Amino acid sequence: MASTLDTPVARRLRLVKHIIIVCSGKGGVGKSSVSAQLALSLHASTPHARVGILDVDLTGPSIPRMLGVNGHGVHQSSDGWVPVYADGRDARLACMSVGFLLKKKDDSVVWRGPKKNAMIRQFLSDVRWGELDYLVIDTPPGTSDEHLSLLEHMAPVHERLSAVIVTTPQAVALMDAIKCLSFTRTVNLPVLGVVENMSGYVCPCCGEISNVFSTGGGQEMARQESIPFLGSLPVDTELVTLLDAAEPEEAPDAVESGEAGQRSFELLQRYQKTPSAALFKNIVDAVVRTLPRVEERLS
Ligand SMILES: Nc1ncnc2c1ncn2[C@@H]1O[C@H](COP(=O)(O)OP(=O)(O)OP(=O)(O)O)[C@@H](O)[C@H]1O
Ligand code: SF4
Repeated sequence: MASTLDTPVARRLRLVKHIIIVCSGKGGVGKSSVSAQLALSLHASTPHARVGILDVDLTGPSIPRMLGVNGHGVHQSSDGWVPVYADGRDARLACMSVGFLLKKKDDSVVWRGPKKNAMIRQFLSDVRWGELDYLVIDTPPGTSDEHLSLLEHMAPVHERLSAVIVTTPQAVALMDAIKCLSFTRTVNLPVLGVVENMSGYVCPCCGEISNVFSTGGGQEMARQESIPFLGSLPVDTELVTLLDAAEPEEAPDAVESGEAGQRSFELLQRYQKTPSAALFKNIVDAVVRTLPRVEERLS
């Protein structure tokens, strides 16, 4: 009989070193953009790192658009689904999302818990992730069926899991972020730290960061809860232009998975020149430093 450690998910994720779950207590705080930037920055800043990004925000998948690979179809090989490589033939930035499976870009997913659970299991067990240094997982806001499914299916690789919590500085977002932190404690999921997003505003003319609203709430939450503070990211108009502008040029299935278009290649290059990319480098450095410490506690 197969041991509980020898499940299809455990076999598929055998060569994945670190799995980082990105969550937020509240919607719209920038969890998907932080997930996308985490994947892009790990890909760029760690020499030759192989990175995967899995979008399990099933009802609002935005990762394909943010990485410029919206409209790609997923290819089924004899060994499972081939992820879409946002960096083309380099094949070091693998992406999978329910967005690739929808017939039309505006189709919505209205699924009950069991169907979501089955989809997540399939993403983890049927995608050819191969060898990855980091698998970043973008989740829906709050703590939902999707989080429970992820943790259930990845129980055999629990010692490789950790979480990043994204919040904005406002009090209501922080209250929800604390609930999210409480969830991670209940399920014994180590937290790498907190990212405070939309903290101040980058002037598009001179690059100066102004504090339009309150800032520092995420840092204060991290201090009070004794978890690391990974850094803050201001509202960056260049980032919005980049991540929100990438509309599909082709109909779904028009582009084979494994082949990124010119759009995603340009996006990778342009992202590195934004103010956010420079700030995100410090966040990635903090994540890479903290990972071995939190994983040691669980192994
Ligand atoms: N630092 C930032 N500067 C400018 N725009 C940002 C920033 N962070 C996020 N955004 C923009 O805000 C919007 C919401 O961001 P995003 O989709 O990442 O949030 P989310 O928390 O994942 O939302 P949801 O709850 O719908 O999953 C997007 O248009 C995104 O491009
Ligand atoms: S920060 Fe400087 S350049 Fe930017 S809007 Fe203000 S005064 Fe103008």
